[in-house]
Amino acid sequence: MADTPTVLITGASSGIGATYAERFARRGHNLLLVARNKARLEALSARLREETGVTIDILPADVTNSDELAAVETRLRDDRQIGILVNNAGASLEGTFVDQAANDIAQLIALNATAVARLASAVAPRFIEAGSGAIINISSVVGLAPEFGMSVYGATKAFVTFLSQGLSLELGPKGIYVQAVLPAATRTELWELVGIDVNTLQGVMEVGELVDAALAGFDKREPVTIPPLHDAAQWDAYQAARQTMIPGFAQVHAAERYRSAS
Ligand SMILES: NC(=O)C1=CN([C@@H]2O[C@H](COP(=O)(O)OP(=O)(O)OC[C@H]3O[C@@H](n4cnc5c(N)ncnc54)[C@H](OP(=O)(O)O)[C@@H]3O)[C@@H](O)[C@H]2O)C=CC1
Ligand SMILES: CC(=O)[C@H](N)C(=O)O
Repeated sequence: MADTPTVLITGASSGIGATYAERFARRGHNLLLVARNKARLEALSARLREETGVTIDILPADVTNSDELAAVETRLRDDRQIGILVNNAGASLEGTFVDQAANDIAQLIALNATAVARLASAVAPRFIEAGSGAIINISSVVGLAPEFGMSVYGATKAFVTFLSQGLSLELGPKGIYVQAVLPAATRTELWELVGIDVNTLQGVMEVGELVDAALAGFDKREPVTIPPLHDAAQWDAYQAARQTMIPGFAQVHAAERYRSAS
């Protein structure tokens, strides 16, 4: 695969995805930009072509629509220039669980989880064949914290982090780099779309700083990058605590505390 492969970015019309587009274009990568808003993709690609000279295609698509998602999957399967997938398209949902309509929950899962897994699934066999490639999945610290009260959104992001860690273990030995990026609150339009004024929040990161930090993690080939986490040892301790349980899971008998019922 080329040293500067083409990068396919979902959700490239604004926020984190648009910033990845700009940063990868400045690194000399050609781009394939995916989102629903064609006019925005055209405006961004015209500006970045002018500023960087790279080749930029757009593929307007709603990744929750099966036909449109299939077009993106086909491009990932067939276009041998694409060597990096940035699975970034995503949204949040207003309200608490009981306020959220079942159809909106299903739609969020389709966007934040199903599309992420399907697009990774579309590209992975070709990357394995090439022995190289990278998949960047944009997750969230919310997926680590049910305490934040965003149960469905957080569950989709826990899925993305788990999927990324699993794929890193499965595909890493085949030459493929998989990165989960876990931002915390970042200044983008996502907040406005769920009726929250981002200016009322504390500790909000600017999107350029977030993506630059995520790319520093990418360059180090970190499996999990958490730009706002200052104490990296906390993540290491969390992983170590989880891994400590694993050897004990295979048991013929239930734990003592569950044995008194009959
Ligand atoms: N901002 C934050 O605080 C945080 C964000 N994240 C994650 O970062 C990612 C990017 O979000 P962010 O940049 O903040 O938000 P934005 O709302 O700015 O960007 C979301 C992007 O996803 C695209 N998108 C939304 N729905 C669809 C769809 N059905 N099909 C295709 N594209 C779609 C939007 O484009 P269009 O409308 O043109 O389709 C847009 O380009 C998300 O996965 C989000 O969960 C994680 C942690 C914190
Ligand atoms: C809705 C949010 O809380 C935000 N997108 C995040 O993931 O931090």
